[in-house]
Formats: sequence, C-alpha cells, structure tokens
Amino acid sequence: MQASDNRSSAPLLALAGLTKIFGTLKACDAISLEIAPGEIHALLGENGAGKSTLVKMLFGVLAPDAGQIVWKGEPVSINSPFAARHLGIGMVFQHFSLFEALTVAENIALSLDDSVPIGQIAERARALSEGYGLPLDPDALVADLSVGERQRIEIVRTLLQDPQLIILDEPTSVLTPQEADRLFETLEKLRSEGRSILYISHRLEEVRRICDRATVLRHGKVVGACDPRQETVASLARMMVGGDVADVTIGANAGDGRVLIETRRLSLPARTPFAVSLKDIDLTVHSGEVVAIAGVAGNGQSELFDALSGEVTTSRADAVRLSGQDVGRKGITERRLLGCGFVPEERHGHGAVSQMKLSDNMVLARHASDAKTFLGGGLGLLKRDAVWAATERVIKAMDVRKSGVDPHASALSGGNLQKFIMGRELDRNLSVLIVNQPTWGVDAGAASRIRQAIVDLAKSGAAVVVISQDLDEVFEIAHSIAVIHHGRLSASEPARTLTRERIGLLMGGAAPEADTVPEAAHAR
Ligand SMILES: Nc1ncnc2c1ncn2[C@@H]1O[C@H](COP(=O)(O)OP(=O)(O)OP(=O)(O)O)[C@@H](O)[C@H]1O
Repeated sequence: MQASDNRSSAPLLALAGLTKIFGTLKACDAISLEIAPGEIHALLGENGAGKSTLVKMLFGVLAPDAGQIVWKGEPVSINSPFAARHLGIGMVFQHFSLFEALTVAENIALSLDDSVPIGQIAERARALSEGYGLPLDPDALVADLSVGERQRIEIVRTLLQDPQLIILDEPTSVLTPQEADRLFETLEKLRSEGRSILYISHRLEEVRRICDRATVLRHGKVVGACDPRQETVASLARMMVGGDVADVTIGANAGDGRVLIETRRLSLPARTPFAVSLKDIDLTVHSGEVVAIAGVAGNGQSELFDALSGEVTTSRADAVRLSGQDVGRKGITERRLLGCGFVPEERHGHGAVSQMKLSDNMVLARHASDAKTFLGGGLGLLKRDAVWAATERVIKAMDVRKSGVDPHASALSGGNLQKFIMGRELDRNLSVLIVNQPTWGVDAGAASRIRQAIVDLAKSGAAVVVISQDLDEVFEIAHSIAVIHHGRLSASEPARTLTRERIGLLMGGAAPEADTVPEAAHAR
C-alpha cells in the first residue's frame, strides 16, 4: 500500500479530451482531469452535466468517441467492467444489485471472478469489513439487512478486488446521518492507504467536508476545479449551475383547515417475505400543509406510498381518505380523478416507462385525468398536439434538459427524468400530492425549484405528503414531520420544534418519548 502523503506525485488517472457523443449531443465534451493517488476527488455538476457518462467510460460501460484515458502513466482502453476491475478501478453503484434470498458471502461470491478462492470469501469479507469499520456478518441474509448494511456489502465486494480507484455514485443518499459519518471514516482510511476516490454527490456540505479537490462539469465540459474546503455550499452550487440557487421559502400554513389526506388505523400485511407491514398508521394533513415523513429506506415508505396512491387497496374504505372521500378501496386512476397526484420513488419502470417517449409517458399518467384535453371525438382518439403541448409545458416549466425533441425516458439523465415526472404531476390542478423522494439525485438548482414548487402547491391550498430520507429537505419544506420505522409512523410534530438529533433517534427506532440519544445513534 502507498502512503497518503504522495498526493503531489504522478497522477493515478489522467483523462485527456475524453468525449462521448449521443446523436448530436456531446454528453462529455473533451474532458480533461487528473486524480492523484490518495485523493478524494469530487465530480460535481448539475443534472445532465455528463457525470454518469464520464464514469461509465472509466468503468468500461461506454466507449469514448475521442480522447484518452491514462492509467498510471500508460494509455489504456477500458472496454468492459472486467477490464476496469482488472486495472484496479472499482465502482459502488447507487442502485444495489443484491439477491435478497442469499447471504452476504453468497452475494459477494456471485460478483467476483476467480481471483478470490470461493472458500476464502466469507473470511476475507469479514476481515475487510472489520478493518475498514464496515460491520457486516457474511452469513446474514441480505433481506434482513438495512440499506446502510447493503451498501457495505457493495463496498466490501469492491474492496475485495483491491482497487486503487473507487468510484462512488451518490453514496450517502440512502444513509442516516450516523451511517454517513461512518462511511466518511471508511473513506478517510482508504485515502490514508493511498487509494483514490472519485466521489459523485449533489450534497455539497459533505463534499466540502471530505473531498480534497473538485472538478465541476456543465453541459459536458469542465467549467471549474477547486479545493472544496475553501468554498461555501453556495459558491459550489453557483459553480455547478452557473448562477445563484434560490432559497426555498415555506411560510406559515395558509390553508382553509380542511383535512385532505387522512389515514385511520391503516394496516397492511407485508406483501412479500421481504416487505414491511404497515401498522395502525394515523396521519392527518390539512389544506395548505406539507407533512414530511422521514425515515431510513426500507421501513415501510414504499408500502405507505402504495397504500396512499391506491396501487395497493385496503379492505376498509375509510382506512384512507383523500380530498374528503373514503378511497381505501379505490385504485390509482380513481384517486387521480379526485385531484390527487402521485410521484413514486423509482423513476424507471414505475414513475416512467424507460423505453417510451416523454409524450407517451405523459399519456400513460394522465389519460384519465386529462381525457377531455388528450382524447377527441366519439372514438376517443389521442390528440397528439394536445399531448405534446402539455409535454412541452412541463419540459419548459421544469427546465428538463434532453437530447432530441421527444426522447425516450431512458435517454434522460436521472435528475432530468425526475424533473419531468414531478412536473407532469405539478402541471395538474392538484388538491393532494403524495411524493416519495422528490429530489433524489437532483442537482442543487433543480432541487430548489422542485421544493419551491411543492411549497407553492401547498400555498395554493393543496395538502402534500413528502416521503424523504434527506433531512435537509425535510426541514426546508415541511410544516410538520413524522418518522416511519418498521412500518409504524410517529405522531407528526411541528418542524420548528424538532431537532435533527431527535429525528435521527426516531429514525433509529427510539421510542417517541425518548429524549436521550442512545450510543448507536452517537456512533461516529
Ligand atoms: N443513452 C443515452 N442516449 C442519449 N442521450 C443520453 C444517453 N445517456 C445520457 N444521455 C444524455 O447525456 C447527457 C449527460 O447525461 P448524464 O447521465 O451523464 O448526466 P449526469 O451529470 O450524470 O446527470 P444526473 O446528475 O442527472 O445523473 C444528458 O443530456 C442525457 O440526456
């Protein structure tokens, strides 16, 4: 292992003029950057700036159209993830690819080539997890693990291949503040061993905290490089988006007092052995109010979203009331017709069909609620012009950046697709909005725009539920906050009287009345 003080030595990785073109769009336009040994290097940029495209070229998933990758002084061509790993480049993806019914060791074994003998995997995984402060039981079933623990499996299986460069894509978006602190300790240790890290994140506070250098991309080009520790969150955001990022202003609840979202003893059995059951959930949201539901992923958030949206119905009609009607037994289309909008967490395959154009995705979500506008004549034929007008309106309002006029959803960057899906709902005249993770993977400028739009919707008299793991977001936009843990929801409390520490406690499963922080929650 190399020592940490060789940051000034020859770069581990140097990119010269790396370019990737999709049709007429230069997703990466002559990108040059260097990563030194023992450096945590942030890759920043607004949605669609080209970050994922760049790292896909580094990990052998996409072939560059021009430019050069120089690894330890030698030009290389990386034509597969296998080739990347062989060189010493590892990647921890944002979305985990784990089999829930298998153990930690079995999952690790599946992803490795023959370099680690199968009989040694559990033992080596245990040693690595202990050495790097990533507690993990190789014999545990993945289904029983928290999201943070699942991420540790991904990190450990990357480390098993002894990489010199580790690419991390939005690693903290699924972690509690305490788990994120632990991850930062692991990253410090990796850095101290001379390993380098390429760190993609929209969370600028953590970039300031742990990164040595940052390269900023905009429209596929490098537009700046800096030492993030010398910057403020605002100056980093400005570099990314090319202008100031507006603060969201929430204001007092200006509604008329009507209850628009209500659940009464909402209980649902777990749908699969790995799902969470909902237990006696009582939730009340008034007109003009934003209620945030915080919690660590996998504690019943998607089950609650499904029950509120009507993707899963309940046996009691009054278990869910929306817009003043008992809707527990009604499906999603009937609920949409009552003026309710829903944005699920998963964009591909749930919020949008990846292989369909944006305009077709518009029809899929709004064919019933906008039947008068979208369908014409006695035969109910699709009015393409009207659909396109609505699609274009959303693209404009949310500043959706795309290549081509009406691309497939799969051709949008993650953040831009999220903007489109949010905009498709916000463009309707809603009285109720239920949204799960509204700004996951969305850049600072777009996140502020989405949050302001949610707040403005509430100001217009709608009731909003925002399910979010992002505590900054929760505090920025909510009037009240409740926490979900193991399928139970705490009573909502006014945001202005809650502390982060108390929320972290509730997220970790402490009883609502607890006012001391248990040791686990302190772990740093
Ligand atoms: N397969 C593809 N076909 C066509 N265009 C694509 C494809 N993949 C990406 N793009 C386009 O390339 C540009 C860069 O996308 P990329 O995913 O690299 O951005 P990003 O910086 O990672 O954004 P985000 O923060 O939203 O993930 C975007 O305009 C996107 O629409």
